[in-house]
Amino acid sequence: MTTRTRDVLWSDIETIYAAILDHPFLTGLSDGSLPREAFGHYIVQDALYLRGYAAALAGCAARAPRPEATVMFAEHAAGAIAAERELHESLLGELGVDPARLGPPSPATQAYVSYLTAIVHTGSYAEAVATVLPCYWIYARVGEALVAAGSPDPLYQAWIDLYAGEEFRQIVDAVLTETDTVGGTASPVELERMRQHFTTTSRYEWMFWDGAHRQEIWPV
Ligand SMILES: Cc1ncc(C[n+]2csc(CCO)c2C)c(N)n1
Repeated sequence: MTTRTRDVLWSDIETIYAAILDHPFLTGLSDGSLPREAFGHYIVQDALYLRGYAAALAGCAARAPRPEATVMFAEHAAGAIAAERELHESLLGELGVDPARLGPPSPATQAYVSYLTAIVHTGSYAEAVATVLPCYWIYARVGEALVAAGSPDPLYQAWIDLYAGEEFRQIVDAVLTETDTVGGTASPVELERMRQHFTTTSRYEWMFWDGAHRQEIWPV
């Protein structure tokens, strides 16, 4: 049996994923000890991130060589914008943030979105798919890992439920199938690039939570 591309990619990030599950942002989400201010920072940055991520998915849709993949990524791009609007309407209000005053992207948000944008526009389609994949896959795995214990904080519980749900799992499965398809015909050089991008954006996922936990702003 040939190795699926998804398994090659995931084996590269086992230690990054372990560090994510161990991060005080996620352990705090789980046991309720995460300060609301840190969660608020995360939600504001996520609203900014989702705009950039949606544009990156639209880039994947435009570059996809098969119409089914164009439809899939275009639907997910629309879904990311819908999620951003929902964040604005529900959580930001609850956290006391005025959606008109989101402020600038933090260093982690800007770096992550810049990288997504660069690869989606300058890499191959297969590279673009590997670059956007951690956003889907790591969230699905985190949702799965956190849902059993749940959270005593209803706001944090709602966040966990969003990513642990069946609907989200199906979205992620479709992107994993696309990853195996494009990875299956990639040259060794292209596969190596896919692995590098996948690892890089997985690191950005860790940094995104870490930046929120520290409520990081620009130092100068
Ligand atoms: C930093 C950050 N990374 C991943 C997600 C999760 N996510 C956002 S859009 C999308 C796919 C299209 O619906 C997924 C999985 C997030 N919210 N914020």
